[in-house]
Amino acid sequence: MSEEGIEVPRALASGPSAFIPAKEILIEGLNQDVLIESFLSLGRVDHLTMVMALHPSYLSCFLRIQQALFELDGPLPRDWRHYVSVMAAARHHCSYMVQQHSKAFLEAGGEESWLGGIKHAPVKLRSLHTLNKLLAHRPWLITQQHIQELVCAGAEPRWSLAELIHAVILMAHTHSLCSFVWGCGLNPEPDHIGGYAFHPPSPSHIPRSPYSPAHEDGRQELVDGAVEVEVLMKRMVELQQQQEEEECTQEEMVTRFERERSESIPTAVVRGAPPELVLCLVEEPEFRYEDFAPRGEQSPPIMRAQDYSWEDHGFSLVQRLLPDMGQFLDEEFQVVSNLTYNRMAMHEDVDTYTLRKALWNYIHCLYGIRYDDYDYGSVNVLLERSLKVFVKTMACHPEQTTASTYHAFWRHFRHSEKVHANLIVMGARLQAALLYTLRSITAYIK
Ligand SMILES: CC(C)C[C@H](N)C(=O)O
Repeated sequence: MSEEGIEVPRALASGPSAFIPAKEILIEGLNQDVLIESFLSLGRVDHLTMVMALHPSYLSCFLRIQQALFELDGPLPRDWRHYVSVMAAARHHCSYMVQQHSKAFLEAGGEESWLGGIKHAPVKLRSLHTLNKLLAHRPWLITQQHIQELVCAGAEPRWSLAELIHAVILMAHTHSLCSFVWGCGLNPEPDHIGGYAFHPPSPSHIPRSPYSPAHEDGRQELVDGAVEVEVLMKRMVELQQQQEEEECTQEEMVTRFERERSESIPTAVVRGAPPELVLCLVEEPEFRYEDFAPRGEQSPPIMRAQDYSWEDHGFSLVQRLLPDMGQFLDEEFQVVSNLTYNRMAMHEDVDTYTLRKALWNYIHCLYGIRYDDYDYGSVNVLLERSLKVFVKTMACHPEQTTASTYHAFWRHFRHSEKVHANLIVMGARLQAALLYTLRSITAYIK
């Protein structure tokens, strides 16, 4: 075609992820029936799906939830559902998700002008702005007042509770997926803006072959890495033993929680402005996650997991307002929490429960959720600083994740294990945001 004067676009990316070598994804992930399932439902296998395929049991549950949110019958029209996700993805400057949902929005018959700026969308959709902003960055600030403004009889235009819960789940689901997209360094799809070029890239623009862990490093690093993993495993065993032996006071437990919550973990990397196609869809772009101040200085209140939990409260509320959706979410939380291959880097037959639990609880801690019966001292013992930097960046400022934050932690673990950690961050973050909103809805209904 180029001979005929038609320019042929060429894909720029060298695989699904800028962080994970393509061959690892292809070898470990692609030989799965679930990809056939995904191809049949989406008509293609996108980068997100390819990376998730490293964990097939999660992927199949994810595909079910996507289908329930975007395709099955529900209170919101299909084009609206994708637009809500576009608005949500824009909060995290995630042009990957913005473009995926923009395309689906148009395919569902959506009005093209809405994509040119949020001001072109109907007032009813725009009225989600505050909730979208709080859900993405500071869900602990959501109150029953926010719910009331959208659903009470005088509200104009008015959201029904079923519509609202659908929108809330769409937003929270998309925010947490943005964490995954950034955290795995997903490359743009070949048809995305930024994903192709009309001229072959000059050598300086060819993405450098992604850093490969252990194997290419010096021997000494390999040895150090092996020691690191062993130290971590030893700590896991010791912690389990200690917990059986000693009980510390409630006060000490609270202090340990506060220490984790307010520890200074630098996550703010200054990035270039997001592309215009994203920027025009965000209002108040400067509103972000804010670190909790050390104890005493006006830190926002803690949510005690005992007072409002997914199992005892959230699940049944969602089931009541949007039948089946509670079930799908519950399945997702269970799959993520129980996922294990009993493996730690080069070691097999390891019980990794304490480590996975520490990750989950650390993310909830960053979102102000405290479990009375959990000793946050474990978080400090098990999560090395570079891992905390990665997790906190991904959970709270996903758009600031860089290749070096990704490569710095767990240097001797497999990429699929790092992706597993990403799944935990994504699940925990989703649950935290939902819990705050559901609690406000419960308060409103009462
Ligand atoms: C997140 C990882 C440390 C999980 C570990 N590879 C497991 O199989 O449980």
